[in-house]
Amino acid sequence: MEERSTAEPGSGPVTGPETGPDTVIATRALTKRYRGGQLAVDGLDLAVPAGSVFGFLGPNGSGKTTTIRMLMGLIEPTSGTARVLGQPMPRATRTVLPQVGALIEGPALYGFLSGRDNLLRYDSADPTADPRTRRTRVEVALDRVGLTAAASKKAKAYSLGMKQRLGLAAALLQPRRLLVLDEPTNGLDPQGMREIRSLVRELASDGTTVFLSSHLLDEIEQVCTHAAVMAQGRLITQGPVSELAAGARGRLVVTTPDPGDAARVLKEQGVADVVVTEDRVTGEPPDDRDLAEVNAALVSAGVRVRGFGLERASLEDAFVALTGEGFDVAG
Ligand SMILES: Nc1ncnc2c1ncn2[C@@H]1O[C@H](COP(=O)(O)OP(=O)(O)OP(=O)(O)O)[C@@H](O)[C@H]1O
Repeated sequence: MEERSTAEPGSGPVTGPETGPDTVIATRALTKRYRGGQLAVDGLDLAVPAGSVFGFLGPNGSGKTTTIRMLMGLIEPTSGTARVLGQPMPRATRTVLPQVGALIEGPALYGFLSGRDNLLRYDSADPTADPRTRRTRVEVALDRVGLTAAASKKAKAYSLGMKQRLGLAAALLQPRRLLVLDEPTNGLDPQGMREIRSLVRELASDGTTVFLSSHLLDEIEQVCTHAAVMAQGRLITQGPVSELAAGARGRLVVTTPDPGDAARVLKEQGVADVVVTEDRVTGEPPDDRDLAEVNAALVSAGVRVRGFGLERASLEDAFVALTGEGFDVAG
């Protein structure tokens, strides 16, 4: 099926890369080949609009961390360019990074210090931070991530979720135009994931652009306004999450007390990948047939149809349609 063929890099069905004052991150043909020869990022054109919660989605090893490292000026690209907050990276690292809060590969914390003392230490390491307002800044940051009650506990006694929240608090000590979070919910239990996700939504609601990487499709659907999908170092597509999902066709869903007969008729009508679960029969709608005809065929074959419709496509459907592969959700 031609829908399942791999798209050219950067030629997703939605919007192409744009640059301008409203683009917080913009890359052009950004490429990284590691010394061992591994092509980790291949010709990436990324455009992250200001004010978005931008999900950078891809299975493990697809090049997300490598891209983030280049964006933050931690490693040099092999070729191509990256602009963050309008400035070229890594050249402008020193002016850009103070405006960016980053949480990459888990926060570096001192376990023997309390959560509060860790933040005081972070703040004092920042030469631009006024020592007279340090305590207030730290208390506000603790409050923001919901750690005030646990602020005196040693960080080593924190759960992983609390450590991530403390890392976020450190990133929030100064007002930021951009937050970059690399797999912020990785390793967390469902409760910890919920906490971080709602925190991200809250942070975004005051206008901060959030760029977060994840290998979890449902996380991106729940939290992000925009997304870019990576596979094997290449950009598969990018754009508003609602449009990405809409780019894929939804599945046909028939509810019936006669699922066996319904499945047979649907196959005859050209419906592919027919799956029966109790009284629900689903499948890929045929390209060359009006769905009204498919419904009529069911009815005239004596199938009692209780429900007939298209289920909204998910980002996962879009990913499968674009790459021809299933998305390894467990990562
Ligand atoms: N320092 C390095 N030297 C050589 N190869 C590397 C290095 N770092 C990463 N790679 C390789 O580059 C590719 C992309 O890795 P990267 O860590 O960017 O992916 P990722 O999408 O962030 O995945 P993960 O979520 O597992 O970190 C992988 O094949 C990886 O093995």
